[in-house]
Amino acid sequence: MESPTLPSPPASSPDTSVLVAQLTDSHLFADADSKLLGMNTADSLQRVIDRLLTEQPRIDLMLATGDLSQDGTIESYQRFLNMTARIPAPARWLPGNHDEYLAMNQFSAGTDRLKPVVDVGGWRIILLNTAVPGNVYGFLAEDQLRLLQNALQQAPQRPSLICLHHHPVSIGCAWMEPIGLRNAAEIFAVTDRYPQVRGILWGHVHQEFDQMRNGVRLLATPSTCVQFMPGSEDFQADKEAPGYRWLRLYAEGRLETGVSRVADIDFEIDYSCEGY
Ligand SMILES: Nc1ncnc2c1ncn2[C@@H]1O[C@@H]2COP(=O)(O)O[C@H]2[C@H]1O
Repeated sequence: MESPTLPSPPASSPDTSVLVAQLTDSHLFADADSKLLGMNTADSLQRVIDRLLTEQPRIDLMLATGDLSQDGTIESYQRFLNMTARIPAPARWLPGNHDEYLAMNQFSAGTDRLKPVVDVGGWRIILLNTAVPGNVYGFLAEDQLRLLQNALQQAPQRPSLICLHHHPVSIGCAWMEPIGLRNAAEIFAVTDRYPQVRGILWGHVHQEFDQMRNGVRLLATPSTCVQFMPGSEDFQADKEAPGYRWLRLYAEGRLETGVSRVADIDFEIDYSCEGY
């Protein structure tokens, strides 16, 4: 007997999302044995990358949001590149206050690594330089604000994520108030005019932060090395573990995100540590 014709299975919906991984504030040195507040920063970055690769079967883009280096040396950028080469995805870097932009730029010549706009899946990612040479605080120069405005104006149909190093809002640590983005009102004056902006993402604060402002997700991420204590009045390190942030970006504009920290790192915070 002839078997009945089976109905064809429903077409599976295409995967319209991309996975972005953020690594921030790795503070690498020319010397692989150097420590920050008692933590070997190359070792902790290695463990964070191990975890990232275990947890994320597909990564579409890796973002490094500043302070890749503690000493601004070419050797430290080479180390960051060598270590992150295990991540099978294109990468974009932006500078933080500890980075030497000229060294980063020279090191990245001929690559797309420092290009400030990248489209991935249905999204547009815009990376801004908030570093002010010789200072810990951040500021968005006129050219960066113009770049932001143009990148948003040119792709109104693309949900957008803006990345920078310095925090544009208070994160609740009094000692970090003066070292954030000094002209944050100017970035919000732009983003408030473009409804496709879905997120603003930064580093610098070495702790997790997740709030909404005018429909925009404001996100900060733990460092891949030592952490700072949330809610602290004065400088205070935290014993929380290093980590990374993943962001799943859906073409229709939805953003899912979370932080993952390494589980097996043991260290003593050493405030006498050189360089900090
Ligand atoms: N013991 C300390 N007291 C006050 N500030 C510090 C101390 N150690 C480091 N910092 C600063 O705190 C900043 C936090 O962000 P950065 O890692 O960019 O750079 C850090 C240093 O400039």
